Amino acid sequence: MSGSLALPEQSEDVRARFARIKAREEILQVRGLVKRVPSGSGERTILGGIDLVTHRREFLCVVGPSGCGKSTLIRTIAGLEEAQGGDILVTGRPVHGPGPDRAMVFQGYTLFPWLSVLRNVMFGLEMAGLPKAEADRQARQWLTLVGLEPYADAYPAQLSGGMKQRVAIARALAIQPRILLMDEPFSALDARTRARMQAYLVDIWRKIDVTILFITHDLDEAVLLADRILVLKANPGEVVELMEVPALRPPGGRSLDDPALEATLARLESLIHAHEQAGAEDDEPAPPVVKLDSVGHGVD
Ligand SMILES: Nc1ncnc2c1ncn2[C@@H]1O[C@H](COP(=O)(O)OP(=O)(O)OP(=O)(O)O)[C@@H](O)[C@H]1O
Repeated sequence: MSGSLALPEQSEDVRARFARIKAREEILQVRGLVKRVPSGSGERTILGGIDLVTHRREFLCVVGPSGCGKSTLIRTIAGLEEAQGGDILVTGRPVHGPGPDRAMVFQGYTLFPWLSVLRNVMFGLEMAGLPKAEADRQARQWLTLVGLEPYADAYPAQLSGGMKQRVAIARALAIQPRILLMDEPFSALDARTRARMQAYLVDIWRKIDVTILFITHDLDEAVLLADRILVLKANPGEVVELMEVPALRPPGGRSLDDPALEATLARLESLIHAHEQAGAEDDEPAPPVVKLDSVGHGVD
């Protein structure tokens, strides 16, 4: 990419890991995805032909400037919005609406406040036709996985923000989706809780067979979590780059002090900045800033 900082060369171990990922089954195929919405008397293109393939048990983050279509992309993959062009296939089957092969976790807490934690997790299982006793057993297993089995009888209002999101993750995973779609799931949490949730999520993901698509505004979060990072630009939303994060996952989790992650972050910032600049040139010019006579020179 012209003008953008390069990523460091991948180590043997990292290369081998990506080779293993790519040898796995393709779980999600997005081909030429186009999303248009009515705008004034015409139409506006939100997604201008997105191509993407993710492999089984991959962790993919999606980043890009505000309004580049991240949520639209993930909602269309979830089957909550229709596309105007292109195809989405999950394990080879075309997506024409929501299905149990995909589950979603949103930023806001979407638990049913009138149901206990256990009943929230049981909900999807019962909807899928499981007898109550079996739904109860499985829901408890998922709560154990997210460390919240002791809170099975609590109600959402009694839980902290991080705990609510853990229940939301347990509820989403309980139906055993092939893909977990996460739209800024931790952005309402404070920094410490967020860091803990990132660690939890990686831990859970390693234990089960699920592919994760995770939208975030936070580039630090993306480099700490992802195998690959899909970088989008806005107007229309298009793929700038699908970046392989050149780092493994050490037992204690990744650290932003890792030079490979520092370089990844620098490249992400430069790519996003370059496209924001390009987008800004199309916008109206900013009004000139008038300097007040009473203000002296130098702000530093
Ligand atoms: N149904 C719709 N009708 C009109 N405009 C829409 C519709 N859905 C999305 N948009 C517009 O499409 C653009 C992309 O929206 P989207 O929420 O997908 O972006 P995003 O990258 O997730 O943004 P953010 O990071 O701010 O959450 C925005 O300008 C939004 O206003």
